Amino acid sequence: MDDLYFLLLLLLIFLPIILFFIVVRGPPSRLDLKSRHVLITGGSSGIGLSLARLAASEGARVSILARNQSSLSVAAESIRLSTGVEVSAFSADVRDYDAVRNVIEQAGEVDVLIINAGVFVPEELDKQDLEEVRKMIDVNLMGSFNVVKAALPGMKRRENGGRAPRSIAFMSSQAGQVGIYGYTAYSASKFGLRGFAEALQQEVIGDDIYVSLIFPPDTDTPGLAEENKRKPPLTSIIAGSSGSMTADDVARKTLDGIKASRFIITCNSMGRLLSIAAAGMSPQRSIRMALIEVLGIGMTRLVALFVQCGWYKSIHEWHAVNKQ
Ligand SMILES: NC(=O)C1=CN([C@@H]2O[C@H](COP(=O)(O)OP(=O)(O)OC[C@H]3O[C@@H](n4cnc5c(N)ncnc54)[C@H](OP(=O)(O)O)[C@@H]3O)[C@@H](O)[C@H]2O)C=CC1
Ligand SMILES: CCCCCCCCCCCCCCCC(=O)[C@@H](N)CO
Repeated sequence: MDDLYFLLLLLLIFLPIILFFIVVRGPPSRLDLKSRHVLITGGSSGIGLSLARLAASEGARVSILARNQSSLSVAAESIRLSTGVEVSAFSADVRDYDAVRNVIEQAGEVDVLIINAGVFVPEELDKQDLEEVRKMIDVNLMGSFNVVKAALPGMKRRENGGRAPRSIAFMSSQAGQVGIYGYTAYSASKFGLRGFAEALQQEVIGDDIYVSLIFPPDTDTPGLAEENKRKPPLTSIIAGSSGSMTADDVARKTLDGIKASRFIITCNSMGRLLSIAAAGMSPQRSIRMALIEVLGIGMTRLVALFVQCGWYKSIHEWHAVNKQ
């Protein structure tokens, strides 16, 4: 009888572990960037430029896409000087589907598509122009649809020696995991990318295409310098909770995550906590991360409540000082 209880106890302990290994399958074979075609939107500045330089230095064939022709040329020249690699530069506005389709036609089949072009203008909705709201949604969300839609048929094709796996990666933001004061439109556009990416992953898994979402904190780029000129102080305080990173560090994390086919790619320690608290129903291909999520989700929710409490305290204090 004792033996039976002992067996039952063992089963109770090991069954969840066995089930766990059945539901989390582990990542597919690693994606090697060497001589594969990486197309990066917004590749002429900031994170996109760092990504282009890093991918080129790892032996990828790199194409960059942005609007301004002269910044594209400057970017391509700076990559050539630092790596000796020639990248192809294409001018198009991601809001213009036909223009994007033309670029993809010229650039050729894409192995790794990095959707990074994005705009961000922080302001309280009450003050913000609807035109600016529309621009963020159009570039960050609709623009991403245009690029994926244009590249997908080529990415699914496997003749001409196309190799698996392939990757579609979206540059979101930690403001795409938690809403932040001053970012109503921006957060909405980046949260939108998450729904897009989760649904898309189900649609393209059969073609061995792996989808990723990258969640950087504030990152030192020309875009951030521009943004800082008009950031509401509360936005700086709240977004400051996660510190800041260099574009090169974000690019490194991004490419490492893409090579390991991670769905959620985090960039710093706050980002890792945030991603556990916000895991939701996202796919998880890393057995280690799945375990950490299962064990850590309750505690990180508690930490998240404390952090929120601190943010609301700052907001109330701000109102108390600025509204007499
Ligand atoms: N910097 C930060 O703090 C953070 C940034 N991110 C995200 O990372 C991405 C890159 O940001 P960052 O490097 O700071 O940006 P930058 O402003 O430094 O660069 C933006 C790039 O996107 C291009 N771009 C902008 N609008 C369009 C458009 N309509 N069509 C095509 N290309 C366009 C720009 O070129 P051009 O203007 O010539 O078109 C440029 O190459 C964005 O999606 C941003 O939301 C996420 C978290 C933090
Ligand atoms: C479990 C609890 C964890 C708590 C930590 C949460 C910290 C979140 C801070 C969010 C920072 C958002 C920065 C947005 C940067 C950005 O996208 C703009 N610069 C525009 O580009």
